[in-house]
This record gives sequence, C-alpha cells and structure tokens, in this order.
Amino acid sequence: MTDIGELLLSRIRDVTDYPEPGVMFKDITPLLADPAAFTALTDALAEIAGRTGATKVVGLEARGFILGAPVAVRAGLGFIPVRKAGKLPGATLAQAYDLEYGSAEIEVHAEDLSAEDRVLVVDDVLATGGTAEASVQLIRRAGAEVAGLAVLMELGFLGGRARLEPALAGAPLEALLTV
Ligand SMILES: O=P(O)(O)OC[C@H]1O[C@H](OP(=O)(O)OP(=O)(O)O)[C@H](O)[C@@H]1O
Ligand SMILES: Nc1ncnc2[nH]cnc12
Repeated sequence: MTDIGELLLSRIRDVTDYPEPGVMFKDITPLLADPAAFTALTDALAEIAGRTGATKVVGLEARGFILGAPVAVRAGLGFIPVRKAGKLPGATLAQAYDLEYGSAEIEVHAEDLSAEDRVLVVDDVLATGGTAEASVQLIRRAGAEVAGLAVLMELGFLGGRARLEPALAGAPLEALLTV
C-alpha cells in the first residue's frame, strides 16, 4: 500500500455493531481531525476530478459534503449537494434507495445540472452501492453526464462495485482504499 493509503487507513476507526448489530461502521472523524490526512485525501480526490474531466462535483449528504466541498474548491469546480429528501427549497428530482443499514430518499435541485455537465460523485464509503446508484440515476435524470464516482473507502465484501457497474456504464469507480 502507498504511504498515503496507509495514512488514510490508519485514521479510519472501526466501530462494531453501529448503527445496528452486524454492521462494522467505518468512522472517518479521526481522519477529518488530522489536517495532514484530510489534505492528502482532498488532493487525491481532486486529482481524480481533474483526470476524469469533471466539470462539477456532487457530494452525497452528509459525509460526502465534508469530502466533496474541499475537493471542488481544490479542483476549481462547482459543488452540487445531493441532499436527503425535504431539505432543498427549489424544484427537485428525487430518488429512493436502500443502503447497508436502512432506506432513504435523496434529492437534487434540477436546475443545478444540465447536459453541459460532467459530474464526479464524491462520498466517503461505498458499501452496498445503493446510495451511489441512486445518485448516478439522479444525475442522469437531470440530463448530465457521469464522469465517475470517487470514494475514500470501498467495502468490497458488500458487492457495491458489481451492483454499480450497469449504472456507471463505463464511467470509472475509484476507491482510494478497499477492505
Ligand atoms: O453503499 P451504501 O450501502 O448505500 O452506503 C453508503 C452510504 O452510507 C453512508 O451514508 P448515510 O446514509 O449513513 O449518511 P450520512 O453521511 O449522513 O451519515 C455513507 O456516507 C454513504 O453515503
Ligand atoms: N459500514 C459502514 N461504515 C460507514 N458508512 C457506511 N455506510 C454504509 N455502510 C457503512
């Protein structure tokens, strides 16, 4: 593993049986509290944004906001929040989905994305892929192109990558860490 990979991994805390029995929760708060690790993470994700030719960064509420916003600034791109339902005041597109420990609905302002946009989706964890798949569906329904999906950590044993393949339609899925 690279030095940066080891640094990032060392700052992610495993919490057993959270938020429900059987889930091994990957807590990124120690990473966020370490400026060297947070900067390295931001730089690595911004490099993916540049390489994929993204014109906008979408962050998935809530942890995807914490990671995606500095990535957008670093890459010189606009940031678009994909929020949990009921939080955006304008006209929205909505998509329901299941995730590792529940179900939810996400929304985006329809006017924030157009056919000119190539969007990089940023999030902390790819688990079952339900959240990411719903975000890709939303972006396409808004008329924009998906440049790729970039996550800090992929939980390989949950099969999210295979689930996402059809939705991504060839766009890259980049995980800085895989466990
Ligand atoms: O691959 P999946 O099984 O869909 O799970 C991954 C999603 O779950 C977590 O978000 P959560 O909904 O817990 O929201 P939070 O960021 O507000 O904690 C995580 O930040 C991802 O968005
Ligand atoms: N095991 C996990 N750890 C952190 N975030 C998650 N989102 C879905 N599953 C998760």
